[in-house]
Amino acid sequence: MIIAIDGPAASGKGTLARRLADHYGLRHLDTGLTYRAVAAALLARGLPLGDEAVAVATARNLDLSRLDRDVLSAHEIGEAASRIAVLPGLREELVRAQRRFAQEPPGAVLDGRDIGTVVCPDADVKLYVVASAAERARRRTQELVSKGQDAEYARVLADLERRDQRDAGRAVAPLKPADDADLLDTSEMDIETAFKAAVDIVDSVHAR
Ligand SMILES: Nc1ncnc2c1ncn2[C@@H]1O[C@H](COP(=O)(O)OP(=O)(O)OP(=O)(O)O)[C@@H](O)[C@H]1O
Ligand SMILES: Nc1ccn([C@@H]2O[C@H](COP(=O)(O)O)[C@@H](O)[C@H]2O)c(=O)n1
Repeated sequence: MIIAIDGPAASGKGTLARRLADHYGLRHLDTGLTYRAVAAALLARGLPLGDEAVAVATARNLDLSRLDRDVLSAHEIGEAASRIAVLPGLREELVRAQRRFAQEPPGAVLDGRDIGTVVCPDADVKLYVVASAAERARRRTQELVSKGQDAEYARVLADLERRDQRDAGRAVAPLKPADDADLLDTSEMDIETAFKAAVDIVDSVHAR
């Protein structure tokens, strides 16, 4: 089984994807980390974010089994990731690796922005996870503060909204729900309630 999960920044995609992978015995790939890893490598080497050939070459050396969420979760890496994510050649390279991951047995849960539309258009189940911008910013601020990082709610909210606009507005593989995705709005749900709602959707779609 392949489960595709998409949605805007900090909507809870990764949290649900990890829990669902665990529940159904599937592998998990947070595809945002693949864009973040390329961005982090470019930033570390002082290379430009707009040079497609350099970004593609960097992506070719990416090892999907060595993506360190703790290192890559830094705020400025997310911003840089969304800037390089507009490069079509880079997306092609990363999508190839993501598809290879998805196709290995026993199946996988992938979360990102274009999983149901581009990476795995034939996924067995597609979830589009949303929450209000205010709630997403509240959760992300709390998360950053709990990790000892500097985070101010107003700035986190502005950054999330800017990133969503860029992701939804780009020409290639924009953030949007697949036509056959099930929408899950977690604004008023805690993690456990959201997980149960997601399991209900997966079980009902998979049983069809
Ligand atoms: N339903 C929920 N209720 C409360 N907090 C939640 C809920 N879902 C996720 N969170 C928290 O919100 C934060 C963002 O969640 P998560 O990292 O899963 O989002 P994401 O969509 O994967 O983010 P990104 O776009 O950065 O990859 C985390 O701190 C997570 O614990
Ligand atoms: N399938 C994807 C996944 C991510 N992106 C871009 O990467 C940025 C960082 O992603 P996070 O999920 O870790 O926040 C994101 O803002 C997107 O620009 C993507 O384009 N496609």
